[in-house]
Amino acid sequence: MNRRLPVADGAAVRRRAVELIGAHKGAVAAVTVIQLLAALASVGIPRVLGAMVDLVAGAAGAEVAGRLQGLIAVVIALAIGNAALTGCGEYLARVLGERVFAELRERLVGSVMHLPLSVVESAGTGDLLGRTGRDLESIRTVVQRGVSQILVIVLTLLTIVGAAVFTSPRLSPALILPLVAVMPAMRWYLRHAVPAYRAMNAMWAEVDGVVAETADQAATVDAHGLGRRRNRILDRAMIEVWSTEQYTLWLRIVLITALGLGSFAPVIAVVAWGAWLAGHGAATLGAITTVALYAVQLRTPVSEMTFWIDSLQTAGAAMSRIVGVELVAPDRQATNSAVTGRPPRACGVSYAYLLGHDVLHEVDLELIPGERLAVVGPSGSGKSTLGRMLAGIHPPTRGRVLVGEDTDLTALTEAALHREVALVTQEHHVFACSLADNLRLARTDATDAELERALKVIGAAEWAQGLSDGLDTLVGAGGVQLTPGQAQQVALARIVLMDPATLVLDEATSLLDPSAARSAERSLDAVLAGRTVVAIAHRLDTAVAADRVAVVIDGRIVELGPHAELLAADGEYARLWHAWVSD
Ligand SMILES: Nc1ncnc2c1ncn2[C@@H]1O[C@H](COP(=O)(O)OP(=O)(O)OP(=O)(O)O)[C@@H](O)[C@H]1O
Repeated sequence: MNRRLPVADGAAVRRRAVELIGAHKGAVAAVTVIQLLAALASVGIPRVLGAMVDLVAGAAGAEVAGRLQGLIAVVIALAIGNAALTGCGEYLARVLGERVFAELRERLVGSVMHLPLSVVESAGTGDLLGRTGRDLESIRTVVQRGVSQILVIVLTLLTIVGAAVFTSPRLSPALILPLVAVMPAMRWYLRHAVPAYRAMNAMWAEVDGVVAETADQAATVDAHGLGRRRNRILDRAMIEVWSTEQYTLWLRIVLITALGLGSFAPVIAVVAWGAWLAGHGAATLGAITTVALYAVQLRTPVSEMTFWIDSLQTAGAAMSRIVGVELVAPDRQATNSAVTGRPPRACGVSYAYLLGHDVLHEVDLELIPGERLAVVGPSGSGKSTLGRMLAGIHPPTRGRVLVGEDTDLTALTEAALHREVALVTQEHHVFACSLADNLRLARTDATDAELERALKVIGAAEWAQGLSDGLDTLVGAGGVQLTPGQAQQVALARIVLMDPATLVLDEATSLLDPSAARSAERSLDAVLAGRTVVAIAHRLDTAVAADRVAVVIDGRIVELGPHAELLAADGEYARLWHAWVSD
């Protein structure tokens, strides 16, 4: 089932934004002061130009020429001051933006890493990829450049309006009223934009999910001829994206038109109103020039505002999806760090991937320390799910998996859980980093000597020593490509480093070719020595070698005992065994 991750509401997004920016109060204050001084220098220029017009209109002669030169020098000084302050403010704002963005990204990665696995599985790849990719990217420009640009725009607008009122209270309404007139259109846009962008981002996440899933499962798609069907699913998602894109485009057009009018209208209004006032002797030529220049100066911030308001809405929608990841409740309260070294036991454990559809039904299972237990049963009967419960990957929906007297596996800290029980599967991802870092994923404080010992235990010391930089050799994408067998040995060396008392094996060697599988089994045997082992058995010869066999049918353990005993009992196990032998 696909349940999307939560989306934070406006209040939560604002709180997070204030928190992120509030952590840098000093830098924000410095940027504000510098940009305010730059805006004041900028509005000083029309004021001096107006004074020059009045000077020229009023008189002529050598004294006027001298005063004009003085005013020109002031204009030049203001222009240089404005440029220098703007550059300095921009630099500080960029540094601030980079810091805030890095913090936001780190926080998101932290939240993603702590998401319960069941939540990730049910949300699907697309939703998470969309939030960590496209959503984060659409916030990047706003955080890195937008915050300072918006600050500059707001300060410039306020300074210009203030300077216009100060220069001529009679003329300034012509500059202010057209701006007020576009407010309703802006409010309408703001009301509609965030939900529209949020829907659009979610639709893009759907597209990303279909593409990622199809690429991931390319072999299956190919084998079953599912290409056309996957294309149709993608087409349907793209049609939805197209219609949400069209709607947001329409919203943008309304905004651009309104703000376009808002940027032109003050210039026309100031000149027309100024001419009328001048005709009635109520305004000087210099004041009209100054306020008309202010109206022209307004055009840049107003048209830039169109871009940033739109980007803010996109970023707001993206931010609500990013903050939403933090709202996912943890599936466990890991507080207990005591290690018992005892095998886990399942007490009345039920599990449902989908609410109301249990795939395990009140399973009880007590492991005997040091035993090898094979779990067998038909495909889909719940063997892997039981294995994941016993390994503490998923908390049970009902019932408990305990170690020691009364400690839930899911109450253990990560380090303690790793010492109690670990799951070994067929997925052996080699991360793009050094061999040592790949191994230290299991235990960050392991010394080089301990890493070498772990490699030796699983029989990988020889090839590891042969690597050009030994443990420091880069492996995985962009580095030395390890064979599937070597990748498995790295995974097993991690288990040696974790040193869990119990191991749950689920198809640990099934993807390897027979010769690699034989060597992997030798490595595995070295890891299993001295531990309690639960082997999810897909081949029944595993069951023969085990101390006991648990037969799982429809989510219940229906038989439990040694191979010979169960065979003699002539029940479910005997039926499975005879079917397997005759294959
Ligand atoms: N992530 C999941 N989301 C929803 N249902 C799932 C998920 N994983 C497994 N199931 C369902 O739970 C049931 C038990 O699956 P499980 O993988 O535990 O069985 P299994 O006995 O290990 O099967 P196999 O031998 O084929 O691996 C099946 O009906 C399966 O379709």
